[in-house]
Order: sequence, then structure tokens, then C-alpha cells
Amino acid sequence: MTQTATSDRPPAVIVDHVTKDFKLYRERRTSLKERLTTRRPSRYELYRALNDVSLVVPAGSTYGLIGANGSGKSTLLKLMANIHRPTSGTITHNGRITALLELGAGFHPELSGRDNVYLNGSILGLSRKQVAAAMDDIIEFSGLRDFIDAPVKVYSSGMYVRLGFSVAVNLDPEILIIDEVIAVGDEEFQRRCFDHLAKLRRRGVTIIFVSHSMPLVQTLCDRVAWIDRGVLRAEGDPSEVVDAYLAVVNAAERERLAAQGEAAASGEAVRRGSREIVVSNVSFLDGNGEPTLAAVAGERLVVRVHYAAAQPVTAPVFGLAFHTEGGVLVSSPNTEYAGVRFGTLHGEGYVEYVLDHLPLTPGTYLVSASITDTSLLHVYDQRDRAFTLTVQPGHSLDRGGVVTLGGRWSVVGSTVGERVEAMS
Ligand SMILES: Nc1ncnc2c1ncn2[C@@H]1O[C@H](COP(=O)(O)OP(=O)(O)OP(=O)(O)O)[C@@H](O)[C@H]1O
Repeated sequence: MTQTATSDRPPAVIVDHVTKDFKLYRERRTSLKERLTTRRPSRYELYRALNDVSLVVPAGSTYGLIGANGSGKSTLLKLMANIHRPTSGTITHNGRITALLELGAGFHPELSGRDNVYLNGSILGLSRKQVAAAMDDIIEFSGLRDFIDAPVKVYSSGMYVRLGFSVAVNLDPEILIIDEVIAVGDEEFQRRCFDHLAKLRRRGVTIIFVSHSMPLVQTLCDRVAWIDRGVLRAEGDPSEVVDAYLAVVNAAERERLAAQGEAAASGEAVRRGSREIVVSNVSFLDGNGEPTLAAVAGERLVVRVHYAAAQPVTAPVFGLAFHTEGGVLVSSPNTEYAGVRFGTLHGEGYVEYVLDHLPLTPGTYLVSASITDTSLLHVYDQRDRAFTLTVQPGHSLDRGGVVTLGGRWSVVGSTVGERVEAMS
């Protein structure tokens, strides 16, 4: 079914004052005898995983959930997917939910891949005929043609994800809920997943997903919710919510570094990633190829991202982000979207981003640099707003705002008594 991606549809999901408590058992009775003979109920404590969370997921939107480990994101996804029930509050859906949460969830280990596809289809309320019609696409997308008739208990975790994702996206989802499971697939598969998600998005499918990759969230999402220790801390525009989240993460990181006695005075404490390859510096070069701290509006600027790879890293993606001092994201280009691939990098070097005519208006900009894998999910190094670029007035005639659009004016009309035609 093709859906329209407009706001005239009712919201896909409404989470209304939802609280979720889990029982944490203090003692474990493991033996059967113990369980049968002990009358005394187990003692447990209540753990509040979500506390009075309310949010609305607009139909057709791509909606991201962010937050630290253990903050309640997966719990919220499971509540949205009807896998858990709220302790209090309500969740309302408009549309069929397809969820891709835990690895292998919804698969029967003894059944073949093919039979599991039928099983999943029937759980989603689809007829055998409907599933059969999609079977070829599912097998093709999963790349598991040779294994589709083998029991899934012999599948690797990557193969589970392939099949799970293929089923979820090919069985006509209306509201697709995805935990960070895609990260398990290999690079080529992750890329296909994101291409496919983009297609679903264009068709108006609502996509709700959890991610720890801020570049990915900022690229894909229309709205973002930040869950912090079970509480909704911020919700709305992705840049604003990610900024608010990073500000808190950064402050905590600075405190941690200060406590460790490390210099945190530089203002750059925000650095995340697995560090197989790092951004060692970012420098700016002017039209003559000379290092500069002050670029000129409208003139050539080269942003040089220096890297150091302690081990070979294949297909790293370099990204930049330019923020105003007020926190507005101006642009976040990366090599992947530009269709540039670097093969395998090892040792030290640099990557350049060349602007022939710098379109920024005069002012101060904060520059972030990141290196990720091609899915943008795995962050090697991310240095958030660690570098400052000053832009001086140049030839640009634009005033105010953030960018020079570079448009041309023209007029055709008549003033009193004479006809005018002019062009800038
Ligand atoms: N079934 C459960 N029983 C008891 N506690 C649970 C259960 N599921 C989750 N929790 C607890 O609820 C809290 C939130 O967990 P949740 O998995 O939702 O966090 P998360 O934000 O998805 O974390 P991560 O980023 O690490 O995946 C955690 O403290 C977790 O231990």
C-alpha cells in the first residue's frame, strides 16, 4: 500500500503518560523442588524504566530515540510494539506495527528460514498468499538464497538480522520499529538497509528507531526524542535535541576528565568513538593554500581533516558539520553522501573538503569532524564542535542570515510611463 506522507493522517503512535515498572527479583529460586515447595513469594523491588513519558510520532515521519545505555529506549520501543504493557498510561497506534527488536526474536529455531518467513507473516496478520507473493523479494534482499531452507538455528547473528530485516521491510510495513539490530549486519547489508529505509520513508511509512550514532540520527530523522534515565528530556527538531543531549554528555565527560586530572580546559572534551582511526586535527587553508584561521566569505576555503589510523581501516567515512555559535546546524557534508570512497587507510594523512566560493556569511562557526563506517552507525572518532572557523566579510553582498545563496535578481515590469528590464 502506498501511503501519503502528510500531516493530514492521524499520528502513527501516541504515547500518553506512560510509566513502566519492572520487577527486579532479589533472590533466585532455581531448583524445581525449591520452586514447588516454597510458598513464600519471591521478594522483588520495582524498577522504574520509564517515568511518565508522553510523545507523538507523526505519521510518515522518521523518528529517532536517543539516550545513554540503560535509559529506557528499548523499553519504549517494546511498549510501542505491544511486546510490553505500560504499568500506567496508554499507547495508541494508527497503522500496523512491524518490529525488529531483538536478534532472532520472532523466529522459531527448528523451522527453516522460509517457514519462519511464513510464520512472521501470519503474526503480522498477512495471508499465506500475500507472504508467498513477497517471498522472492525477501530472499533476494536477505542474500540467503542458499540457506533459506536450512533451520534458522544454524544461522549466524548476521544472518538472523538479514532475514529479520528483509521480512520486516518487505511485508508492507506501516509503522516500522527498529532497535539498533541493523548494526550487526555487514557493511554492504547495512547500506542496503538504509537505502531501503529511504524508499519506505518516501512511501510514507513511519519509521521509529533507536541509535547511538548522532550523525545518523541527524541525517535520517524528522524528529528525535531523548530519553534520560526513564524520563523524556527533550523532543522535537533533531539538531536541537541532539545538541541538548551532546551538551549534557559533554559536560559529564569534561567532569570525568577533570576528575581524572586531565586537561579539559580546551573546551573540547567531547570525543567519542572506538578510535581505530582518529581525527588528529582540522586545519583551514586559504586560496593560496596557506593555513588560516580566518576565511573570507565568497573565497576559496579548504578544510583539511588530518587523520591517524593505528590499524588499517577500510572505507572510513569522513564527515564535517558547521554550526553557528547559536547552535544552528548550517551543513553536515560527508564523503559517503558525496559518493567518495577511500579504500583502506593506515597511518597518517589528511582528507580535504574544498569550497571554491565559501557560502557562509561573516561570523564565527564551530566545526565538528567525524570518521564513521559507511553506515554511519559505527563511530571511529567524533570531535564535536572542537574547531573554530572565523569568516571575514569578502565580496559577498549578502547581509544577515548564515549562507549566501548566490542567486541573481531580475525584474521585468513597468514603472510609471516606462518599461524596465534589469538583471543583477
Ligand atoms: N525485562 C526487564 N526486567 C527488568 N529490568 C529491565 C527489563 N528490561 C529492561 N530493564 C531495565 O530497564 C532499564 C532500561 O533498559 P532499556 O533496555 O530500555 O535501555 P536502553 O536505553 O535501550 O539501553 P541501551 O542503549 O543499552 O540498549 C535498564 O536498567 C534495564 O536493566
